[in-house]
Amino acid sequence: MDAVSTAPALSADRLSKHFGDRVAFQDVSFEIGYGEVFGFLGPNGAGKTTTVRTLGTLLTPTSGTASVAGLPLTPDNGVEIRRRISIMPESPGLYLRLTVLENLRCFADLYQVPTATKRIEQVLSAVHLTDRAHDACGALSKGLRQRVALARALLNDPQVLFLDEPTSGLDPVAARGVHDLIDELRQRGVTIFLTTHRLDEAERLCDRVAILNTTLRTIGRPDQLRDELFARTLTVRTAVPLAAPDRVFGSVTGVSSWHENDLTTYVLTVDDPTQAAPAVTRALVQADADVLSINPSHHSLEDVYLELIDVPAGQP
Ligand SMILES: Nc1ncnc2c1ncn2[C@@H]1O[C@H](COP(=O)(O)OP(=O)(O)OP(=O)(O)O)[C@@H](O)[C@H]1O
Repeated sequence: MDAVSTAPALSADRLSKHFGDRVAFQDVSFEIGYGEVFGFLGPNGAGKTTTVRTLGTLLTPTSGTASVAGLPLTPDNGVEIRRRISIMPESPGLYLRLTVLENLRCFADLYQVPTATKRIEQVLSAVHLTDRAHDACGALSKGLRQRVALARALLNDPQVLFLDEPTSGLDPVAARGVHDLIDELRQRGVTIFLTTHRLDEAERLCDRVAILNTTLRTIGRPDQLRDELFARTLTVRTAVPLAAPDRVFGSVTGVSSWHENDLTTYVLTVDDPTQAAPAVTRALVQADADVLSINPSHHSLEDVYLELIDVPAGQP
């Protein structure tokens, strides 16, 4: 195996970027494997774009080290790193008067893409835009322009693709189209570093996520973060209040505690919901309870995010 395949696709070790007195991000460390889709989440001003620009060699870090596509992030490696990566910025930056094809030819020239005609065909097909190749970019919807931008980012066949807010401003249907394309890229083994405000997007697409708010607040699989942050619970709803809930729940193995949410809703803290649920059901039946539902808790990535990001009161 060569150095590229054994080293992580991306790594940062106590990486920081300051603009004068302003700290854009501080002491950020992570490792991302080849083929991983990694979500980078955080509120406005958290430092996401600056991190992408730093890892993409457009800004020099203030301190710390990193490696990108198997190469140490140093000024000497800038050209080679840029050959191996691509950044799709938040705004597509296309020439609106030129056609899709002309735009791609132009950028293929700029990036000195070998066998450009064939590669353009491939990237157009990858983003399902072959039949729109001769349309002026200015005549395309925002969603289609975003796909052209993705095609442009794929021209150099990057090992690592940075997508900065790829669905910003897109309607749900257009956003779904971009999500499907990201899924297809993942299946081809492209490593994707995705910054997003959209937690549903991260939850759907990403193997792991990091939550940044100048410093890194957490990193892990969405389900792992949920489990770490929130106790597992079962919510039991009954038609009428239980006469003696303590007696019903107190003796069930695997239920460590319980409380009432309202007169007919009981929240049970459990070790393992799939083992506890049948035992709880049996206890309720034995107690002759009129059960309406027994549900395991569901915490979304949004719950994790809100728990970790200090949102000032009154702000959405
Ligand atoms: N070129 C620059 N000069 C000075 N300060 C900058 C520069 N670029 C970014 N910053 C500052 O660095 C901080 C992080 O900005 P950044 O754009 O990386 O955040 P972000 O998480 O991408 O935000 P958003 O979600 O709003 O795009 C902000 O305080 C921003 O004002």
